Amino acid sequence: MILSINLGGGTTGAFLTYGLLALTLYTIYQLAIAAKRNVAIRKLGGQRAYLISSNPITGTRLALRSLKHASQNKVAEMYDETFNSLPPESRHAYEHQFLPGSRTIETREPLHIKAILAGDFHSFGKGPGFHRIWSPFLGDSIFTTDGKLWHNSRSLIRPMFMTERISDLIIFERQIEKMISHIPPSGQTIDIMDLFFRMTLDVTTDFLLGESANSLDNPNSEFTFAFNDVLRQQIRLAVLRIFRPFDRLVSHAEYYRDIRKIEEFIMPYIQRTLAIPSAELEKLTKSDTESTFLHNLARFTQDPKVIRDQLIAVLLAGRDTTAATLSWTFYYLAAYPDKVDRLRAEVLEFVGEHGTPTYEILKNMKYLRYTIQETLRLNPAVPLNVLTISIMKEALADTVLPSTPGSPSIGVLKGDTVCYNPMSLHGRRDLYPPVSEKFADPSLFSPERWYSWQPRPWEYIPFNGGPRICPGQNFAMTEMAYCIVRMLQKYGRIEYRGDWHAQQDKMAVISRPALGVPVAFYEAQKN
Ligand code: HEM
Repeated sequence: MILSINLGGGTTGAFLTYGLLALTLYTIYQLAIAAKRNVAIRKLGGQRAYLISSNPITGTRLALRSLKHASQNKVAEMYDETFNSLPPESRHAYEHQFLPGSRTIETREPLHIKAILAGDFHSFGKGPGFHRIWSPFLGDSIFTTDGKLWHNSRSLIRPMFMTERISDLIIFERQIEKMISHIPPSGQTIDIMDLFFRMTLDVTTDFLLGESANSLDNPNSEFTFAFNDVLRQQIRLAVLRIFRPFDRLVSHAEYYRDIRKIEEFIMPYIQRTLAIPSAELEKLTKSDTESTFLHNLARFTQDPKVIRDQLIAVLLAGRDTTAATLSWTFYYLAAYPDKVDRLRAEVLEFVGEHGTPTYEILKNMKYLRYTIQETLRLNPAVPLNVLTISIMKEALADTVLPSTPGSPSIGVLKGDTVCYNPMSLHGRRDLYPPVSEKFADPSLFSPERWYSWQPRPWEYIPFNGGPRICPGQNFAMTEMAYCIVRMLQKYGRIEYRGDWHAQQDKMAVISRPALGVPVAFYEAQKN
């Protein structure tokens, strides 16, 4: 008994000694990495940004704080609090790290964003980590790739968004009219956000495949469910990857089931299109009425996997962003009856009560455009963005984020993560003119401000900027404008049916109203 206790004590002692030694060596190794990285940053002529966490203890505290704020739909508030607590010389950028080799820089500085997205574009990309996490769902599409692969996708997709193609509004008419037919009679409550998400799914599938998913009539189809669920699963798994390799212990079954269901829906369209003889396909793509995004893709590639990846990427890009922006627009309009009146007056002036909006008419409706722009200023649909230094580029180099008045340039090393934050950028009060009769407080919804104000370049970026600017911008603006016009032709009053002030911003890749948008519409008096 005594022998066994001694032996046990000896083993424990040795274990502790070796453990302590390993920890010391590991700490020395990490400090050496940190010192080497600091030298590399200085060599670049840059400095580090203000460091808010530098080790596993403060890093874990920060991660828990982020998770807590995310669960309370208070991510925007958390960022604002953090930025506003920085010292004056580093007010708009900071960094945090778990270990010295895993540095993340967060910025809301226009000059940094300009460098990341345009001036120093080739030094930044989505990176292999992003590709690894998202590729089961989005494959090697425009969203998950950099360099040549990304460039090929971009060239493939861009022609589909030419003005001539978008100016045919037949798809919007078809799906938006159907959506309006689902709105209950005057005075009855509806969550209009739910209808917007179904409508944009139907518009985007109609545009891509020539046939809609019909989620407006059948919201519970397997495809609709899978498409609604897959992003939730994707985010869950992306968060769990923080704990890799243990993330493998968590089931991925639902994620892969969702992907399978989406593919079961999309692949038959692809196979049918690939079976069309090339001469016939060529003829089809010239037709104004029958040509689809899919037909055009098939002219350039016969690889079903390439087509599958691009279709799913555009579907994801085009659906939630537009639905969320429409939801926020009606959330704001429901609180401002005078703005609804002004918007409706413009609708009646340009389109009339029964007229059909055309592309040119929509382009000329200023208050309508300002209403959408103002919504995207307050609630950019993609509120946060992440780019890592690309390791796919030959011109790969460590780089700097440029200095700004009063703040030094920030050295960025290969493998660092840089997050730029449109939500916090748009919230920077110092970038706006003083409040006046023409310029309401920046925290308020005021489309009127746009009559006498234009944001400076890189201070307003809801659609991103530079070579990776959203190719669907014109499509989205036209779709949203069409939808608002059609709704205000019919309805003259919108009443919010919830606690308007209790609304929160749910940020899960896309920012959407966390509590839905419960409203009642009232038909306008017929003239
Ligand atoms: C209000 C609506 C929309 C907003 C605010 C928006 C915003 C954005 C933003 C911020 C990005 C950059 C994302 C990133 O780099 O990770 C982006 C990329 C993209 N968007 Fe949009 N988008 C909207 C609608 C659409 C629509 C309707 C489509 C297509 C039907 C579309 C297609 C794309 C594609 C394909 C990309 C990837 C571009 C690239 O990486 O080169 N978007 N969008």
